[in-house]
Amino acid sequence: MTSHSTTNVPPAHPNAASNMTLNNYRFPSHRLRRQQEEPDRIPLVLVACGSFSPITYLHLRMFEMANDYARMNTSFEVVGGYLSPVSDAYKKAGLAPSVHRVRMCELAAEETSDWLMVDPYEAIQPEYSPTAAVLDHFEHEINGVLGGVLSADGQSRRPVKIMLLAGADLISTMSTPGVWAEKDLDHILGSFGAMIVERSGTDMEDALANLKPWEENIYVIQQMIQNDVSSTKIRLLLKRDLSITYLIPSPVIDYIRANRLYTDEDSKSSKDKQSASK
Ligand SMILES: Nc1ncnc2c1ncn2[C@@H]1O[C@H](COP(=O)(O)OP(=O)(O)OP(=O)(O)O)[C@@H](O)[C@H]1O
Ligand SMILES: NC(=O)c1ccc[n+]([C@@H]2O[C@H](COP(=O)(O)O)[C@@H](O)[C@H]2O)c1
Repeated sequence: MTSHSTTNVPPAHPNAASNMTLNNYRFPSHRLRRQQEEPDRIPLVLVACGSFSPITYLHLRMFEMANDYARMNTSFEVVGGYLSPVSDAYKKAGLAPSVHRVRMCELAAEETSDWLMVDPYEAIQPEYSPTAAVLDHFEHEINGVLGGVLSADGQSRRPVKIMLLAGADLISTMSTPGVWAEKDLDHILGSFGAMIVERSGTDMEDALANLKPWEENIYVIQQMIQNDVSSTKIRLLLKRDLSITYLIPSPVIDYIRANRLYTDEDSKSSKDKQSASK
């Protein structure tokens, strides 16, 4: 018994993020709000960097929680949200090829949200891009190329604040020696800032202990409804041939099944590919 057909995966639009390469890349801005609605707020774009192998409902929920948090507790107005899947060069265990991860993020964003976008820039690079460089890319595209957004009264253009959106486990790695360059930390947390969603298994106080110099730029978001889903657990369920329905968006489930991702054969073939390429 299955509640998902493997044949109803919609084809990607020719201009979709998942069809972009280094040769035809264009910064996606179709859902970026180009004019503010509220005059006294600072326009904000949220960028979540990660593996997204595969994307889960929690990855999507992070944006909703951050949007609520920004509206209720800060003077920011969220004008856009981007998922930035990491390049294959990251070589983390369980990382499906980037073309699939970008398409899964795109399906999730297009089918479940009216404001989230996927930027394939990082994913299509042959080299790994540190997160500081990814945020610089957003700064360049949104404030440099697009010139920020129009103010609510339409009389002036305003620069957009770019911020990293991440889970507490990611921020806790910032205190682990050797994982982040000191100058990158200062750039990310000093110049940009971060919204951090608490995650079970990570003590927020410990995670932030070494990040005191930047605490004014770090916004901590509590999950009112704890959701402990992770991509690792999804991959595990798939390997055991167990259902993942209601854990990740159904078009993503259809896509995984149609492309036979995260099966034992899939991991075997990627290991074979790795050893063949050595
Ligand atoms: N359940 C969760 N609660 C809070 N943050 C989360 C949760 N799942 C993912 N995140 C955050 O989403 C971002 C992208 O994470 P990533 O793609 O590495 O997901 P993951 O589920 O942690 O993956 P994996 O299980 O493969 O390590 C990270 O900042 C991570 O902290
Ligand atoms: N030095 C860095 O810029 C740095 C270090 C660790 C993780 N990251 C980023 O964090 C994200 C999540 O990484 P993990 O899936 O390993 O938790 C990825 O996008 C990765 O690029 C960046």
